[in-house]
Amino acid sequence: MIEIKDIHKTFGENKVLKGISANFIAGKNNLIIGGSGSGKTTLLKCIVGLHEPTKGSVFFSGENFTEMNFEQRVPIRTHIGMLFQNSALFDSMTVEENIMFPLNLFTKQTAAEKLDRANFCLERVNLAGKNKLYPAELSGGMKKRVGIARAISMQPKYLFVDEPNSGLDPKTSILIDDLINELTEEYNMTTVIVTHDMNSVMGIGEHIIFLHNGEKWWEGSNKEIAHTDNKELNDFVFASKFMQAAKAKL
Ligand SMILES: Nc1ncnc2c1ncn2[C@@H]1O[C@H](COP(=O)(O)OP(=O)(O)OP(=O)(O)O)[C@@H](O)[C@H]1O
Repeated sequence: MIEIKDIHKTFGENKVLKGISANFIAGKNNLIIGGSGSGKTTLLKCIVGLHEPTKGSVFFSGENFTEMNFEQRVPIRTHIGMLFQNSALFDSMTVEENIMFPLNLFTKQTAAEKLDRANFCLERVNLAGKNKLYPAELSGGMKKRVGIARAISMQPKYLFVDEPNSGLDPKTSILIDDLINELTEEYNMTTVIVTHDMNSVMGIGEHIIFLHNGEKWWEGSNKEIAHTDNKELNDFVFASKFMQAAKAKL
């Protein structure tokens, strides 16, 4: 489990996060949703240590990550898998080299062991045999799947994903959501996903945190979201006519 307590983040005069506390549950998809500029990505970066919070603490399985120095954080970092926007693959590396990158960085595995693991991860994301392709030769959905394969290469306990569906067609988006969902359950990972995608919210939103102007405005599940009387959340989730019609049938 990941616990965040009273997270604040200020850039200059801009108070982006204003005291956010929440628990992210192991074995579940924990979604962070909210309008553009509400602070979702900033919160994700504060949790993984890409930003230092101005105030507040992040606990990974009870350990205070925020007060640790760089060296002390390394063991926790090895348990973190990340899939950030645009998949962030290295263009000059093949698919296989991209997946082995964290293994080269953090493990002492032999070349054969690393290759075995890369093959296993590729198979797991349905890309067996694509080892020698370069990112430029892949579709957007394939890039995401390679990103996921890399993110799980170290068998992480925690998985962080920023906008997994950006740039994907609806069908591929659902495949990616399903894959993240399956892996979360399979490895009992604490998965935290930043998303705008309402299909994801309704499909895999087991635990949802809604941010509004840098504050946690609502917390609950996709089953509860249709029945909330929180105006800002309703405006956000049911902005489109399609979603309004879907809500009427719930
Ligand atoms: N490194 C930074 N330096 C200064 N300001 C930043 C930085 N990162 C984010 N911000 C500011 O923080 C605010 C929130 O940005 P953030 O990217 O967290 O929002 P978001 O909810 O993820 O938005 P979107 O859905 O559009 O991606 C914005 O006003 C942005 O300008």
